[in-house]
Amino acid sequence: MKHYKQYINGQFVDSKATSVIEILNPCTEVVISTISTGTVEDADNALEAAQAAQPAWEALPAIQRAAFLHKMADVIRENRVFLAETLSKEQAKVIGLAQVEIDVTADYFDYNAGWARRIEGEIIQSDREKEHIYLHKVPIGVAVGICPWNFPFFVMARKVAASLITGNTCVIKPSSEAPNTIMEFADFIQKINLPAGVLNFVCGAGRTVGNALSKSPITGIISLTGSVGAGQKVISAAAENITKVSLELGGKAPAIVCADANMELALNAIVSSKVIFSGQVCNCAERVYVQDSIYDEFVDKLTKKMSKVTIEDALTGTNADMSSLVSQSQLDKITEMVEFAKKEGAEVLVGGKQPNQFDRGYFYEPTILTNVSQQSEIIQEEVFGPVLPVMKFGTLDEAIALSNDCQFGLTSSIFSENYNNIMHATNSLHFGETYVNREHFEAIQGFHAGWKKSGVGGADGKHGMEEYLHTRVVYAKYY
Ligand SMILES: NC(=O)C1=CN([C@@H]2O[C@H](COP(=O)(O)OP(=O)(O)OC[C@H]3O[C@@H](n4cnc5c(N)ncnc54)[C@H](OP(=O)(O)O)[C@@H]3O)[C@@H](O)[C@H]2O)C=CC1
Ligand SMILES: O=C(O)[C@@H](O)[C@@H]1OC[C@H](O)[C@H]1O
Repeated sequence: MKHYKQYINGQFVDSKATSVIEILNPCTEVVISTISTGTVEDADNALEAAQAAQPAWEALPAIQRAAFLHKMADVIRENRVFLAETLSKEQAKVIGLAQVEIDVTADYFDYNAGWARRIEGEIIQSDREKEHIYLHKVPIGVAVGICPWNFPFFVMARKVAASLITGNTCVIKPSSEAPNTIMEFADFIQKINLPAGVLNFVCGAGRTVGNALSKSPITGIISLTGSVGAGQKVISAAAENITKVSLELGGKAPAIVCADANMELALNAIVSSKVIFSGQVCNCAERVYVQDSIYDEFVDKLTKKMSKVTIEDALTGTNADMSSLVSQSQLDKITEMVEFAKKEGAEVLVGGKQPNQFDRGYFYEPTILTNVSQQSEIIQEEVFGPVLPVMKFGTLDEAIALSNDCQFGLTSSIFSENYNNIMHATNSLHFGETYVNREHFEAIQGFHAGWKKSGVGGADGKHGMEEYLHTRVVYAKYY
């Protein structure tokens, strides 16, 4: 069984921690690898390596930094199948989706390399004679990236690519649930001669290693993708040094289906936005509001489609729609939420239990719930699993109000063929992203940003890259 060492200052090194974390294949519950629980010393060593490497890395012309990002994309593509299989095994992502994640990650490095000649400052007219006001975009210094388990490889790239192209150096902490694919990548990048210390990978528990990375005065920005709880802990750790944070946290995406919607399109988009990676995606549809005149027909068709969703072993299956949840704790959480909803009066139209064809693993059937209320837990709290509560609404304003009645503000969607409905909704929904007549999934050139408890700042596109830059203003007087 493989044990992944820490990757610090261009070398794999043992942690002084004596205990390890076992990584399971969720479909088989078999231990497939181990990582160190990590220590504060590991975190400090990685940060010191990144700090030492940063000035020379910043001094490199951006186009030379971009060349390293292209090399990262190349090594990913050279090992795309192995990486996809590694990803599928460590988190039960169906192999087809795992391959998409690997391939999109390679594209992400190439895309961000494209900023090399487009990191732009400004020269502003002064009110004074013989003076120029320069706005320079400069790197922050050392960036820390703390990753989730659900799209670990892509989310790692979201942090690494933007950090490195802008002249920062980086320390990544993978999730303790899914570190393997990231650590295999660390092995591959040894071959691209990246200067030591520019990119470091430190495994270990978030409450120790993640906390040490977040509270260190060396850290210039912390980019966390994960739960609201972890985000709150990172903010309090960052408070010590007023360190910049960029947080991608939980979501509770509403999908609004108007009477004039293309029903087949809405049904397919919502089902795919629910079963992708077994619903363990922050932008997934987490609740559906259907206009009352089409409610019965829509719910009937939605139930039929969800009952046809296929569930198999992520790696050996015939690329089914979904597979096991990532862990026993996720399975327990989702089971508890559905049982509690049933106690509150919810009706289970399909699913609501573990499938009986598996004797191991953390599988849960795709589930539709009705007869739920707006204040119920299943409507207000993130499930992060294949469970979809459905409610009806009268007017579009009512649907918008129901959608906005939420502590989260990450993604949302509306399905309508009426331009005015669409414009009214997209101007009134309080979410960082709104999808119109399509599935819930963002683009790498967009801006994945959470409002409210869904986060601070964002990732992707020009603005995601700029998260890793300071603006330095120079008032240049001359005579
Ligand atoms: N907005 C988005 O794009 C995404 C949001 N999420 C949200 O994350 C949750 C599930 O993902 P999950 O990985 O379990 O989230 P967690 O919050 O449990 O973990 C996310 C990362 O934070 C680390 N961490 C935990 N506690 C701390 C701490 N005190 N200080 C620093 N780092 C810490 C974890 O380390 P360790 O694993 O070792 O504990 C992990 O690497 C869901 O709520 C989901 O909505 C997930 C993915 C994307
Ligand atoms: O991590 C998440 O859940 C989301 O950010 C997810 O990760 C990769 C996809 O692009 C996003 O939907």
